[in-house]
Amino acid sequence: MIFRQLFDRESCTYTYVLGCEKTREAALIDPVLELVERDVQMLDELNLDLKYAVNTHVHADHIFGNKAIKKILPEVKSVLGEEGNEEAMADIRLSEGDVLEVGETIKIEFLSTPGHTNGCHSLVVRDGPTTMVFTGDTLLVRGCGRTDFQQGNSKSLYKNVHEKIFTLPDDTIIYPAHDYKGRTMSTVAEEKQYNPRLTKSLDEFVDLMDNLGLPYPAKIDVSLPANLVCGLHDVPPGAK
Ligand SMILES: N[C@@H](CCC(=O)N[C@@H](CSS)C(=O)NCC(=O)O)C(=O)O
Ligand SMILES: [Fe+2]
Repeated sequence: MIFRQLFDRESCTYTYVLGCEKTREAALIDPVLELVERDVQMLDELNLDLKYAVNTHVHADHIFGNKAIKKILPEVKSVLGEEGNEEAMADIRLSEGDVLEVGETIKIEFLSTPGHTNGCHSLVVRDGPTTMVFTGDTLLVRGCGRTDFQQGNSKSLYKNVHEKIFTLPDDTIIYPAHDYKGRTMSTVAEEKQYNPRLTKSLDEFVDLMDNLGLPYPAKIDVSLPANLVCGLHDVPPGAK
């Protein structure tokens, strides 16, 4: 698989390029509005034909890049998980267990992992002997997504991480949607051993999540309405 991990310095978001070596078809995971030109240039330089812009959840801290990508590449389809996202707009919505095929070699399996938001999904990709999981904000490196808005629920997050992510093979590579300390990836084994939140008991975890005391993301008021219509992707050109 052709793979790139790209970073947004402002929101500390990772965008991922997944490309099929055989057909050159590709998907982007979690593109950011302000960095769409960078992403499209990267795809062009890698001779990849973008088919899908896949979002792990309705992000609260930045606007999806979907609309801007579709302006440049109108055939691209936006993709969002179905469960918990009934009010959000996307071209394709996939449910727990559904698989998005990209070219001939990439299969992206959707897992419904609500908790950070009620619509969070994690994406499992198997590449030969390697399993990778794109966890969005469900599981971060040595952390996890907050649960204090967008119908967040710390008990659900804990259950989903333990039952759906920690049950993947220990050497599964974890690729998060954000990191605020410069870390790029982890593994299931590492997080099972060292995650300071998810190694706690459920009661301790709930108490910790209830008392994080984080300020709301600076762009939440613009990001949520825009992302509920998938980054305003189908608004006619010129309209806002
Ligand atoms: N300061 C940032 C927002 C930081 C933040 O709240 N991050 C979220 C993921 S984006 S919804 C989160 O879940 N953080 C968990 C944590 O423990 O930090 C901004 O203003 O955008
Ligand atoms: Fe988020």
